Amino acid sequence: MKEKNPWHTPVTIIITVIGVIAIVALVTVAVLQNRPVPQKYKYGIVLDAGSSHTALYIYQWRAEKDNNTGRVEQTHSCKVKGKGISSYASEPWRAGESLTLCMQEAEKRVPHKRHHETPLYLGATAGMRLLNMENSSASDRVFQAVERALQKFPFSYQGARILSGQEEGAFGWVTVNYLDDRLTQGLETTGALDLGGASTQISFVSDNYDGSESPSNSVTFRLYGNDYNLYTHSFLCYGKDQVLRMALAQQTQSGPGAILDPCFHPGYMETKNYSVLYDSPCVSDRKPQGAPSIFNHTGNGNFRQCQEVVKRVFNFSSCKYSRCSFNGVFQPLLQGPFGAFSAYYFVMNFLNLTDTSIPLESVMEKLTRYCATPWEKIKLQHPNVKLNYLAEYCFSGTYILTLLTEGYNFTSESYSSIKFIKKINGSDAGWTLGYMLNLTNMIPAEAPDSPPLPHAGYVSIVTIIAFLLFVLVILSLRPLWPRCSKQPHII
Ligand SMILES: Nc1ccn([C@@H]2O[C@H](COP(=O)(O)OP(=O)(O)OP(=O)(O)O)[C@@H](O)[C@H]2O)c(=O)n1
Ligand SMILES: [Ca+2]
Repeated sequence: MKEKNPWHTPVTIIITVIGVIAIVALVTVAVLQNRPVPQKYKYGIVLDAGSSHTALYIYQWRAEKDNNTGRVEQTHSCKVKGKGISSYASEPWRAGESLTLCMQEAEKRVPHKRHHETPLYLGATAGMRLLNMENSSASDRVFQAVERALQKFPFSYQGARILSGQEEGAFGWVTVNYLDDRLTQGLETTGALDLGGASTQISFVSDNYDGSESPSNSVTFRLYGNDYNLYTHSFLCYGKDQVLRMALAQQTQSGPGAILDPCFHPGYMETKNYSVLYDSPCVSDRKPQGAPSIFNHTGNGNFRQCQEVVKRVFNFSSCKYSRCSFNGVFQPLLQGPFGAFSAYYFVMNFLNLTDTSIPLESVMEKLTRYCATPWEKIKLQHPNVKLNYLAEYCFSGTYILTLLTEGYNFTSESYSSIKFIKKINGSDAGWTLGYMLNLTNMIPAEAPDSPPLPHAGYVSIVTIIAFLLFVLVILSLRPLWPRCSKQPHII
């Protein structure tokens, strides 16, 4: 008689099948239960309505990392054609219209399914601050037009408003330190230097500053379990376009009709309009009475003299605090490192001076040679740069160096702790990211709990337990098995 294999008895077959099904079921449940949500992203859009131009930024982050350690990154940016929204004071509808192309681009870039849940913010800075000071109803009309335009898009519109100088400085600092991963790690922070067209901000943490000396310059944060006492100040009218107006206004005082300007290249000559020059609250009180309507603006390209002109836009005469930067504004001892972005970067990058390991003295020598270069030669060397930008780099470079050294008190040594940056890890440096992180509560005050085990860990543990259970069941059923075939048969 042929021997029967005991593994093929109906009981063992059933046990084996049940066991296999149990393992498959347990592992499937474990995988599905703990599986990370399939790469689903959330989005946020911020419009930076600056004095000289508006830019749109799209940010994205993984949905399951909301409110946690998930990295928010910039996926797209769009530069709005034309000038800043404050320049449309007399035809506000055009301010709204100007945003259309970039908004249409955002509609395409953010997945359709996410449109309705994507928050959209517009923050305006110094250009609108100045317009609001000068003519608040004109600034209201610009905001109404912008609001109407933005509400036409399918995003979750969260409002348009003017940021205070403090917010602008503090959110720029948050952005830089967030992108550098300094906040989660509790590392020494980086100060932030932002230079715009109409205002400039300086923000840093200084160990010997507790915020009591000048409370209006103090912002406190608790981020990821660490307390920060930030010093920040925004100088309205000290953006580079407004400083250029102030410098020109000062030079017209010596005699209307013509300016021989050391901040412009030799051979530069333009006829300019007084009413355009003085059309800003930063200079309007200096408008000479009975002056002709135009003046000749001629360059003679001399860095040292240009520095003297620029120095005169700062007031160093009084300081009621222990120490000041300029215009009687308190500033604690500088503590680096610093990241300098926006126009600091545009200008220093153009001048090939972003390398701060070059000693400050050599930087000044290079700028001296650049300013002295004839305008015709400069134009030939840079045929693709817009002429109005090109004409101003000698002035702008001189202003940047003077602001840093005479204004903020950077020395030859501390100058090397500044990094001129545009992007950090793929996202632009600027206040927009910090603004969005704050409004979407994406930076927790306390350090988030990390999960006890990663996903793969859960799956392995459940698989091992299921396998052990299966072996246990098999072994416990052993007594029911038919006798082993190797035993001698007694017939
Ligand atoms: N390639 C470029 C781009 C811009 N600029 C100059 O940089 C300044 C604008 O800097 P930005 O940071 O864009 O200023 P806004 O945000 O528009 O101004 P604010 O922050 O003061 O509102 C302007 O003077 C502009 O002429 C430049 O010199 N080179
Ligand atoms: Ca700006």
